[in-house]
Amino acid sequence: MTTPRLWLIIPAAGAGKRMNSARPKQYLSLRGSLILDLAIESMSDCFASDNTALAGCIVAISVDDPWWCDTRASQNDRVTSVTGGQERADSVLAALDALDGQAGPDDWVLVHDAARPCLHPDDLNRLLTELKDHQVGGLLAAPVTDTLKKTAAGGQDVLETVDRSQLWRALTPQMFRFGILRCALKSALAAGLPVTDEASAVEQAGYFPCIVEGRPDNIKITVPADLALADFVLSRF
Ligand SMILES: Nc1ccn([C@@H]2O[C@H](COP(=O)(O)OP(=O)(O)OP(=O)(O)O)[C@@H](O)[C@H]2O)c(=O)n1
Ligand SMILES: C[C@](O)(CO)[C@H](O)COP(=O)(O)O
Repeated sequence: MTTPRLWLIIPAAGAGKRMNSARPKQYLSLRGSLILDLAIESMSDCFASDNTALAGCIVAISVDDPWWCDTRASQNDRVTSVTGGQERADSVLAALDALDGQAGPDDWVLVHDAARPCLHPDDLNRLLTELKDHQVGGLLAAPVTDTLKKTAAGGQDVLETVDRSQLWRALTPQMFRFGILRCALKSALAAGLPVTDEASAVEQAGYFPCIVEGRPDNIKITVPADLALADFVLSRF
């Protein structure tokens, strides 16, 4: 049996509307680097010269992206770009489709948000180690530690307190077998099902992704306040 190769997919085609910034958040600067570069370089162990498992890295960027050419990643010969889609899931599927004919069904695909520069190498290595023999794959996730309240849609009156004992916050990277992920994502999108992460498509296909506990500081840069938090987190790596 051939050794499964490893493909990285970086969804980076979002508009970053919630950041309300002059350019998409993945192209904002943090500690002197572009957030997209920090997110890709957080996976540097995968790019290590002795890591022969890495087959390639595909970054999904928007069709009118003028910033990609200014990134360090665009100068890396192991990184290629594809045009992303309307939603995150469309961008990930575009990258998967670009691997058609290159990736084998049992190859691993790691999907990591360009908006997550705070991935700690220990979490990446734990994900790779714990899932290396898994037949489907899984994701980094952090336990919910706050009390959770539920309101009516658009309302502010608390309807109930939600039991958090079995709840997790999904993070990235999410790591799945290429064949399973591509088929699951195509099916979910074709059915118009809500897919905000790779695991939800795989779940809808009837599989049970495996959770690997990750650090809660692997934050997704989403709103302006996240920038200072990410700067602090990275200062402590
Ligand atoms: N059509 C899209 C939408 C999002 N993403 C990427 O998916 C990641 C996580 O998505 P999110 O935080 O929702 O980013 P945006 O969609 O850009 O944010 P917003 O909803 O505030 O516009 C980001 O790296 C973003 O660039 C993508 O590749 N293609
Ligand atoms: C994939 C993800 O990072 C998991 O938490 C998250 O869902 C992506 O952000 P979005 O706002 O849902 O697109």
